[in-house]
Amino acid sequence: MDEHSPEIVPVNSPALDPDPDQEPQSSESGEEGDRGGPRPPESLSDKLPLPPADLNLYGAAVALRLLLLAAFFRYRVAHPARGAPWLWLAALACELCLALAWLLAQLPKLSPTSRETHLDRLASRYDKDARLGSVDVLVTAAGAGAEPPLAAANTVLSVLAADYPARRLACYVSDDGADLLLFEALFDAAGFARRWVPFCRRHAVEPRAPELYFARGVDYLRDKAAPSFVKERRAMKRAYEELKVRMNCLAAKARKVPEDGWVMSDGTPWPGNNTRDHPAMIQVLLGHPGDQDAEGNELPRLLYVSREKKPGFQHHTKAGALNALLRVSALLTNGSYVLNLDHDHCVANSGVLREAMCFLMDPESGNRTCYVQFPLRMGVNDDGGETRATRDSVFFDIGMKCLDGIQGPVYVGSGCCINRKALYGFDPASTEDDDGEAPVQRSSRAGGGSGS
Ligand SMILES: O=c1ccn([C@@H]2O[C@H](COP(=O)(O)OP(=O)(O)O[C@H]3O[C@H](CO)[C@@H](O)[C@H](O)[C@H]3O)[C@@H](O)[C@H]2O)c(=O)[nH]1
Ligand SMILES: [Mn+2]
Repeated sequence: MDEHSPEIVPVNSPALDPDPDQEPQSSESGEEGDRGGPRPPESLSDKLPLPPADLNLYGAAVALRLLLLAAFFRYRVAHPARGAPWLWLAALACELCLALAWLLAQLPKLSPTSRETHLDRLASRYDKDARLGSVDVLVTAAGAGAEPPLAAANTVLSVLAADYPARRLACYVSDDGADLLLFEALFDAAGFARRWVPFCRRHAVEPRAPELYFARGVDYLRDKAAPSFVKERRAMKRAYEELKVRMNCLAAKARKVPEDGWVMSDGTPWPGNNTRDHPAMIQVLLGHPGDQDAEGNELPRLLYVSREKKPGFQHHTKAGALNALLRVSALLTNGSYVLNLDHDHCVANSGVLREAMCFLMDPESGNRTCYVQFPLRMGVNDDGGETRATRDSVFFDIGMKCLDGIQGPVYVGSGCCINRKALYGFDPASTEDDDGEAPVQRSSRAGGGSGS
């Protein structure tokens, strides 16, 4: 960034900087406290009580094992192996270690935690959408040579169509393959988003990744679909099929790399022709002033980023890409929260960002919440039922929920909405956030954020 970079001032995240003047006007929270003062704000999420019967049997099994363990150690100590004292001592030490490890593993399991969110309270506390925190979604891709560009396009479309205010949402795609094919695929997807996003919003379709949505099919008769919806869905499906055909054509073309490397549509050589040695590229695909969807509404921003590569440097694959995206997003939109996704991890539930905000922007616990994650689950149906039991179910439904009951679950690598302040360890610097011109538009106009 150059001297045109936006001025840096302290961030003003609504959750981190609660303003007493802006307490919710919700009637639910209008009661008075014991001393006549205002009642503390309502929590945006609750722990769901676990039926005691669910844990009693497990508790009884733990108690029985403890008794057996105590009896076992009593026997061990009372019957030392006189002929081999060191062997006996080593066996006892090992058994004690195992017993301690088992005991420690039982502690979190006594408080598994499920939670529910209150989206209505979130809406009333933050004036519907006006004061929701801004989110930067970071998508990592390794280039179309390694991964089908259609997967990244679907992920991006599901992010752009998420149920979140457009001016508070930005999507950054990192391309570690510096691949013109992926860039063109995303450019095409950005054009498709102008129709896809309003279609999803108007008809509240789920999921909002077109590949998943159209694969699901609709029973128009059973669902009593309106004729206008049927017509629009058909047109949308046709447009998506055309997008797929165009992407397949691009992929076929990309198989034969020209001798002098790729050339962009304006005649300049593609800067990423040497994938191991190229400058950083940042291109704003959506977010230029006046960028709107087909109905004239604002669209979330979409940016293509390919970090600088130099031979001899360790680039740390996905981790390095995420660090680069974190820095780029800090300069352009500086969302208070970041959500990281793999190139093929679509947003399956369009309300996911609001769900995350119920924890991250909670007036009481938000400041103590570092991240909220939505791990990818294999073999799980839309309704939460499982098509096949996997080892995942033990990890997610038992291990993670139990850890949530103590200090919180471990980070599982993607689908994680993180408080930027928690990542930095201090308040991130901010451009202006709430009103006025969007930072990315300023940057791109200043020549710093746009152009490859
Ligand atoms: O140089 C690289 C290589 C990979 N990626 C991206 O990193 C992500 C994960 O890589 P992938 O090859 O798909 O690994 P998987 O084994 O499928 O991913 C699982 O395992 C990874 C850790 O090994 C986790 O980070 C992922 O979230 C998890 O889905 C993908 O989006 C890639 O596009 C990059 O950005 N740069
Ligand atoms: Mn993968």
